[in-house]
Amino acid sequence: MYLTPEEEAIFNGERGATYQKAIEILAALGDIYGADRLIPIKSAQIAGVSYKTIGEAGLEWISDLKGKVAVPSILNPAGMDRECWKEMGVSQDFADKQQKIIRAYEALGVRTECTCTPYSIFDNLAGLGDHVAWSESSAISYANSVIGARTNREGGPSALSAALIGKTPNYGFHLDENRKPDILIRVDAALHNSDYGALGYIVGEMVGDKVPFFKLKSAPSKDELKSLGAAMAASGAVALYHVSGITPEAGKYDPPEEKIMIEQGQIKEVYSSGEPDLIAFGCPHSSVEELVGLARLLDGKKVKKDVWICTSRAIKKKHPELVKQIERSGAKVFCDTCMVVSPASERFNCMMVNSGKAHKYVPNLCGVKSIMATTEECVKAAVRD
Ligand SMILES: C[C@@](O)(CCOP(=O)(O)O)CC(=O)O
Ligand code: SF4
Repeated sequence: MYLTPEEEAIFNGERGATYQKAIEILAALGDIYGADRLIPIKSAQIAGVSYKTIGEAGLEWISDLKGKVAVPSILNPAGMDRECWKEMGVSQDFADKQQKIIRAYEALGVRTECTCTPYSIFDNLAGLGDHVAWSESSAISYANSVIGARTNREGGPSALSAALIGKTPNYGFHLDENRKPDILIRVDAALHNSDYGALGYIVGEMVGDKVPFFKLKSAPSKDELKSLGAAMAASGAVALYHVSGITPEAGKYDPPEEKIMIEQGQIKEVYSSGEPDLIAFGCPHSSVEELVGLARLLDGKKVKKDVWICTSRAIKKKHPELVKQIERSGAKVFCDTCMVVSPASERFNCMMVNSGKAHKYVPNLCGVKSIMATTEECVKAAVRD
């Protein structure tokens, strides 16, 4: 891959070891994937934050870095709510390590909002056609598909490297030719809310890392697209999808030849019932509209089990009345973290979720049984004796 003289100088260590390592990582990826050069990015979203997932080695690696990010960069959820970690049941030792990780990122100039839905709090991180380097898989899918920005499936280290240099190698989803759909998914069912997560759960397993093109009977909202993309990225490796008539790049393409039909019965099969001891919402992090929906469903009720609603601190801060209204039911609104990346969910036996992504990840990453149900059914289970 071609490096400009300035990039070459960084590669040779002229700005120190941190930038040298960063550009080495970008150059290695560029060489592997056949990039011609590095291109400027507008923002970075950096995963690899929870002490549960990165451990001691990750903490040491980040703590050793010295420099400042070159573009707006924002952290993924951590392993705990930074304010209510005790209430979550997180240990002092974990909390200390987690705070160290967050502070180390902060020292590099990374914003510490700790969310997988940065697009719901900032408008200027990514727009149509912008190149970015994002690394949480649902955020990647949302950036590519719903916003029409361009990102590869970055890992934490490559997103941080891109943030430090302000550039990313030009390959994969940054190029027009790789953004065209390769499989048509026709859905013969009217979908609502968590049905999109159930659809994503099924389709991700079927298509792997292909680019699906959906023809749907119903028009999904932004939150429903968020759920669809998150689930496909978890059960498969989908980083980009198009929805005919809805997503910004769909109109550029004819429907692909290869075709899969999905029917209502298949969506219903993803759902089940049972007796959970934790009901968790907010994977990906809840939007204001989703919090309003939950507040309405919980209004005048008392939950009989642990209920977590995960969102970003920015949203919680901006809507204190809404949070109070929800918490009157006994449900907890947690920020900076989620049911998947926090060790606190591991003490439960069975989690009920309305998210196709969480349903896929919870058994593997938390060792907890998972039940997927609609948002309404989750609330019913929460208030049942
Ligand atoms: C659990 C997940 O949503 C984010 C966790 O990643 P990390 O702990 O931030 O590396 C994984 C992903 O899908 O990107
Ligand atoms: S597991 Fe879900 S809530 Fe947690 S970071 Fe990923 S998308 Fe967000």
